[in-house]
Amino acid sequence: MVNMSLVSSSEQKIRSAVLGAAGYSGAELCALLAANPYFSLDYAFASGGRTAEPLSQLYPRFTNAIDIVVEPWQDERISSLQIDVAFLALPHEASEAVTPLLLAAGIVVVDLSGAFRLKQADLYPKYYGYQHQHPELLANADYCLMEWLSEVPGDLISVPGCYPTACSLALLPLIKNELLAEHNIPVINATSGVSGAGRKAALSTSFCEVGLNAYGFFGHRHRPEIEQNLRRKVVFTPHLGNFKRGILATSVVTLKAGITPEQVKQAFTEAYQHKPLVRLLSQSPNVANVAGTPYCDIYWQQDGEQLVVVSAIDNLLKGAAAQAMQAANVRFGKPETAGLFSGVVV
Ligand SMILES: NC(=O)C1=CN([C@@H]2O[C@H](COP(=O)(O)OP(=O)(O)OC[C@H]3O[C@@H](n4cnc5c(N)ncnc54)[C@H](OP(=O)(O)O)[C@@H]3O)[C@@H](O)[C@H]2O)C=CC1
Ligand SMILES: CC(=O)N[C@@H](CCC(=O)OP(=O)(O)O)C(=O)O
Repeated sequence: MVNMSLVSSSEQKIRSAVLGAAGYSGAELCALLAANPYFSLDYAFASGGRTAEPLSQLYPRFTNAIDIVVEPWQDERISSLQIDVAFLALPHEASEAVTPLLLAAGIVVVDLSGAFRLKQADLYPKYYGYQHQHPELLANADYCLMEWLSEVPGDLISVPGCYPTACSLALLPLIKNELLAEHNIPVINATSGVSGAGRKAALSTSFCEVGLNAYGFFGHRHRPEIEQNLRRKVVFTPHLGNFKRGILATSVVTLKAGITPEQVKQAFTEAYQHKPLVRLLSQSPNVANVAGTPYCDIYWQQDGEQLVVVSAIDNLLKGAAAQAMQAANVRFGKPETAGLFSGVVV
């Protein structure tokens, strides 16, 4: 544990901008950056159609806590920005368009959208509904599922999707240890709170409409991302639940014959014993216990060859802003969890 008062006040801070700061994940990023002793939050932007407005007016919970004005974005601003890193909490196509401009200006990009997550450009029309305009950047993008990252990322960081974070963290220990039956197709059912759909108004996410429903059968854009991570086909069915934030993912797999509970436990323990943001629980996770935190909680139950793994995250934090902050901390050589616990590093 590092006492933040020990961080030298003369140390040069890493200057940052958040694009999409008026949205849910962008606002969370502003809060994390404001609490991070190594970073300064220098600019916050919304779409070009807005007028400038304090973040605390858009989100009153930041009153007297975060003092930044959210300005309308124009690409022309890039040449005047004095920043080291830009966090993009934008729609996928907007991220894809602005990223090459920021990289050309020497600015590190941490992208929260899906624009650079898939390595195969030909998957974008089917799963995202558009043709990728910068396929040459896909190979250079570092996909930062942080607990499984083996190298310091480069200048284009792609932050994993919320559902893929929850279920990849749950299943990778089993897959890396080759515990799954050879032809097993994991079946993943995951429920997200409504903030997963962003702040914009829509009938399907309005208060009186949301109950509990499945959607995106076989064609959700997170399916190829999960399959890319696990190197295995999956059946992934997302659900929308009537709570604000959090994802609960229940993954069902078949193990190879003879795999013991000790082998399963060892796989999870070895994967996460030195990873402070993954908690292996002895009871089933609850989104209420991770909402507002950067943790991923994991639990499993085995019955012979059948294994159920349950994982829970906050979609806006471990599933978006907190994982982006982790990645930026590592990219700039800072403690990985800086800023994630109200200014205390663990
Ligand atoms: N919500 C979630 O749980 C997660 C979201 N993500 C990803 O993060 C990104 C943002 O999601 P979320 O926070 O939910 O979205 P929101 O809809 O809440 O916010 C989007 C933000 O982007 C701004 N914006 C939209 N179009 C443009 C544009 N062309 N140029 C500049 N700014 C623009 C909006 O501005 P304005 O308000 O002015 O319209 C708004 O500030 C998405 O790519 C999403 O897939 C990733 C993981 C989880
Ligand atoms: C509840 C809800 O609508 N969730 C969104 C996923 C959240 C999100 O924004 O997706 P990324 O993690 O890819 O950025 C969806 O299903 O499209």
